[in-house]
Amino acid sequence: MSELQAHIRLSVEDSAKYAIMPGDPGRIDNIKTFLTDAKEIAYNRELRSVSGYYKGVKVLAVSTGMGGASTGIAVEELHNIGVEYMIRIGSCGALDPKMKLGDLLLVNGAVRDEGTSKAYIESIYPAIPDTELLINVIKAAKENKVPFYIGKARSHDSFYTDREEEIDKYWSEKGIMGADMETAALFVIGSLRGVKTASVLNTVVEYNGNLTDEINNYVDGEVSMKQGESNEILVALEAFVLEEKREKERMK
Ligand SMILES: O=P(O)(O)O[C@H]1O[C@H](CO)[C@@H](O)[C@H]1O
Ligand SMILES: O=c1cc[nH]c(=O)[nH]1
Repeated sequence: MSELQAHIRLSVEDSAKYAIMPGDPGRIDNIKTFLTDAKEIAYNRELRSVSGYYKGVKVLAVSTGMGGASTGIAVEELHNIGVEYMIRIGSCGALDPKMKLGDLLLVNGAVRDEGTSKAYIESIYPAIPDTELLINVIKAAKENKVPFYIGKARSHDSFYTDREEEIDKYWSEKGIMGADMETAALFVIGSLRGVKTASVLNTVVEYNGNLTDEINNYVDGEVSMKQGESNEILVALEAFVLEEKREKERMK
């Protein structure tokens, strides 16, 4: 589809094979520091887009905003312009007491406790990343010696119901490691559209930490969380480079 997409405001001419996708448009500033020839190409609503190169590989950085619904729109429109690989680089609340601020969660499956993915397909359909892309993400995390865990996340739609503590305790006891809002929609819509997806989450609230205080600290630039953010960007970009290498090997 060559037309201008209605929300991301990009068309095929702007496209790249790879997209790195934070929730927060502000996080694009940090991504830009990793790129050469970075160009702001669109900014509509919460969807800010930059194109650039990492180690010679063209990438788009596109923010999704908060929640499955706006993420779903971004995934669909990026797919329409030809993006084939999408890695979310988000923030999460820890549901596992081991996870410390700035630790990464490399998500190998998500609980679909949100509405967007259910609008597409029934809840028994799995929310899982692309296996090869997850392998690249894990390899990149190991090679770059960043602190990480591999595990499941719960994607949710609410932040401030009266039952948040109880809900977190329930999923924590079931072995779910982190909570975010977008991963399940990304995995499910990506799978249905044939897009290869992964999700890397930076811990910004520890289990039993104070949600409001810790997210405020992240926004104010607390060091370990900012380091986690830089680590997740590096891991995602390195995973794309590994994918390019794998593809070249396959073509030989
Ligand atoms: O920091 P991002 O990537 O937006 O991710 C997390 O932060 C937001 C809530 O504070 C939600 O979007 C949640 O998924
Ligand atoms: O519980 C939490 C904490 C941070 N971010 C989320 O999306 N959920």
